[in-house]
Amino acid sequence: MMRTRPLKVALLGCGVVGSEVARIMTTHADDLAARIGAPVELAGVAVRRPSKVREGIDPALITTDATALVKRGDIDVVIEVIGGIEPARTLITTAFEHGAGVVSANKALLAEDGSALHAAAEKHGRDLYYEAAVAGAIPLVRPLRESLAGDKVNRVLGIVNGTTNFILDKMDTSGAGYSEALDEATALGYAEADPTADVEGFDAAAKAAILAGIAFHTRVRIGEVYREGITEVTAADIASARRMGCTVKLLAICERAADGRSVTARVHPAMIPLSHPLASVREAYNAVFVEAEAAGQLMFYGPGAGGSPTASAVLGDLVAVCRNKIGEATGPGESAYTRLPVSPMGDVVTRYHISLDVADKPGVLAQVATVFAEQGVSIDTVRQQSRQDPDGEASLVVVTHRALDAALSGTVEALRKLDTVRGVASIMRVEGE
Ligand SMILES: NC(=O)C1=CN([C@@H]2O[C@H](COP(=O)(O)OP(=O)(O)OC[C@H]3O[C@@H](n4cnc5c(N)ncnc54)[C@H](OP(=O)(O)O)[C@@H]3O)[C@@H](O)[C@H]2O)C=CC1
Ligand SMILES: N[C@@H](CC=O)C(=O)O
Repeated sequence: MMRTRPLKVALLGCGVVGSEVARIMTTHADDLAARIGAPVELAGVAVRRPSKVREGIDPALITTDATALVKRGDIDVVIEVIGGIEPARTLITTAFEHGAGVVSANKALLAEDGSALHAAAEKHGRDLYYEAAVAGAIPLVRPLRESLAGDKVNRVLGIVNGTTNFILDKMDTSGAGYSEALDEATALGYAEADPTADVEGFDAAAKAAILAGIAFHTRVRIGEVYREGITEVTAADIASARRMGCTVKLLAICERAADGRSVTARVHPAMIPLSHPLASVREAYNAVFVEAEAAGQLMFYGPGAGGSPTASAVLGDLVAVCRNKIGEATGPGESAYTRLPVSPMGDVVTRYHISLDVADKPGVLAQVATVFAEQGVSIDTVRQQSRQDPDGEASLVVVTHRALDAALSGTVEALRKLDTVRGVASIMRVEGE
């Protein structure tokens, strides 16, 4: 039976995501009410610039005092889509104290302080839902947290940042320049308020921390995730990947160690074979593979960024939190966890593509090969291309077999000391084979 008293929702932030949340709440009001069992009412919208025109939103609802809004005492659900650490963190905990459940899309905050937020939610008996924080519209947090709770997840690998995938895709397929592609991604609402978070890999690292925590029933903070962005990926890297039958993607990879006693979490550009399903993930789409002991390999795919797709995930959470409110229950909350240590990047084992500028003279190949051998890094293929330039340099591309990341770092350090190695043009990991 439909409850007549509406559930009151405070919307904190009305930018790319928030404006779509407000629009869908209005246009789908009847559907949402039917699914929840009560009407939902937008009770206030907190923003920074009150004079900005916001289509479809009653100006009387707009406020710059987000704190007063969450402290009103009659708010059932707070949707936080401001982003960043503060004031978002204080607003969320204040919302719990004043009786509201919270839906957030804020991966930066959850990866920085997720445990404290969960503890605050639990202390006050409130819900904290954040499906939109990882991979936009793709249902991933709830399947990992609930559907796979009875299985053992060993690996999560995927593309979790739409902006960087959009940029790499444009550079690869249409030869667009890096800045031009970033501007387009920003105009389409994919990039963070500060796009450095996207291109330097911080956004993907936050998502990797959240995913590793949920998947392995542990806690991983963003600072524990190894991170490289895409700012140093060049057109030459992309061309070199093509020659190998690969493409370049920014990957997030979270793994449980074989003995189950530690985990690794990393974000970096990698070459993957064109035959791999991740290679065909285009534009701002995301795709995530989850490997679980009983389920086997699962793939989640869909739009990873943008106002409307992200709003879909936010509204799914809104329905869940509202249903819990009516049933006077709370959702699954944070499951019990064991704090597993996060191993350093040096312990990771993978393959490498190394591009060197070397002197084009007899014996160089042997010298380079000796360095790899001394560090215990086995070479798979070598391609040398004489440039016939006045400096007498050649390009040498070495692809290794699987090796310890620490051994590869040692190899590169030793190579840099050789007189005949004029420069290390690029180092990229090779994944997905
Ligand atoms: N864009 C996307 O594709 C996705 C975004 N997210 C996450 O969603 C969140 C929001 O992102 P997005 O909508 O893109 O960000 P925007 O920058 O577009 O919007 C932020 C909103 O917050 C408001 N705001 C900022 N500071 C304050 C403050 N102190 N008090 C009140 N309001 C404030 C802004 O007000 P004003 O309008 O006046 O400037 C704006 O309305 C972030 O956590 C982001 O990481 C998650 C998945 C995808
Ligand atoms: N900036 C993010 C938005 C979604 O999380 C991205 O590009 O993926």
